[in-house]
Amino acid sequence: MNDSTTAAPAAGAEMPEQRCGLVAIVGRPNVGKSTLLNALVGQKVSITSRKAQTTRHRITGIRSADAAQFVFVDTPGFQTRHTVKGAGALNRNLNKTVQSVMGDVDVVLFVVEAGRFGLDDAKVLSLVPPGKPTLLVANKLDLVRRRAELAPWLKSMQERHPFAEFVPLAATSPDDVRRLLQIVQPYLPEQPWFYDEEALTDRSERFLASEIIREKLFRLTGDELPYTSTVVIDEFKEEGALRRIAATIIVEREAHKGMVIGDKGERLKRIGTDARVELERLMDGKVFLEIWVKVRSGWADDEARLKSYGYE
Ligand SMILES: Nc1nc2c(ncn2[C@@H]2O[C@H](COP(=O)(O)OP(=O)(O)OP(=O)(O)O)[C@@H](O)[C@H]2O)c(=O)[nH]1
Repeated sequence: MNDSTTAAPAAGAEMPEQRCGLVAIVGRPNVGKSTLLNALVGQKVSITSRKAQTTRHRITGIRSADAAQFVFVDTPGFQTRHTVKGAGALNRNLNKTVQSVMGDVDVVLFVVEAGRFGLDDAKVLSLVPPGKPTLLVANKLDLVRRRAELAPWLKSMQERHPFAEFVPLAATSPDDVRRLLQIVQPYLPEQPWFYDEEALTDRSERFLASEIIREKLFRLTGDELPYTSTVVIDEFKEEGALRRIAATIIVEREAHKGMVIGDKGERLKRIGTDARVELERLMDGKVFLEIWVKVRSGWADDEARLKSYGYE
């Protein structure tokens, strides 16, 4: 506390201490991380600029409630249903990134399906740095028929890892999600907020553009397309209210290129249209979007190239 503060609150006035901290949500695919993140943030992430605090992390969402600000950070590799197979350097880099993200956050939410703990869950848990406050979030509680059977399972989880808290819940229940925020709150350090109250995420528009195109790409190609396909933004220009964006989808094989382009170019057209519509909504202005598809084999094994695509 600074003694020279002139505008100190009147003696005896209750000033709630401000808390703010970084939270990582990790877990194997399909346990409900995205559902939980969206529920915790309260609405779909949108674009705002950062007020203070430089962070090297990508922020996926911010929730400011009562006296606390929860800053959720991205842990690449756990955000997608596309598992990394046969992508040597990409895999190694993701593991390194995930570990370094978890090393920096104040608290980790380790999400599993209530009553279940498999090898794939164990792999994720093994990446959590020792000593890091970690909460076990046992999600999809609504699907558990016999709640009584959960008690021995929770006990076994207690033996597996020194979890700070055990929170069985359904990410789909707003009451549960509110309770989770209350449980997480004391794990955030007492410090001023990093962001304006209205801020939802600080990801740059350029980065969001690549994420949205990527999302449409994977959504519209289903499971056919390997995870090693990526999106690079070649140009991002603001001309008044218009954004001019040129992007390249990079695939590993000629056959993948065909998948992306589709019959008579239909699929690529759809990816472009869907991405443009969402970007226009997010950026609140017109978007001119051009997408190319390129084959670059073996890129996922090329460390130098990975760096140039922003994976470090
Ligand atoms: N019944 C029930 N279903 C849930 C709950 N939370 C998530 N789901 C469902 O579980 C599925 C996976 O949820 P996601 O949020 O996409 O899971 P994720 O962990 O982000 O998945 P990846 O993107 O593959 O890592 C979806 O069909 C959700 O609707 C829950 O509390 N109860």
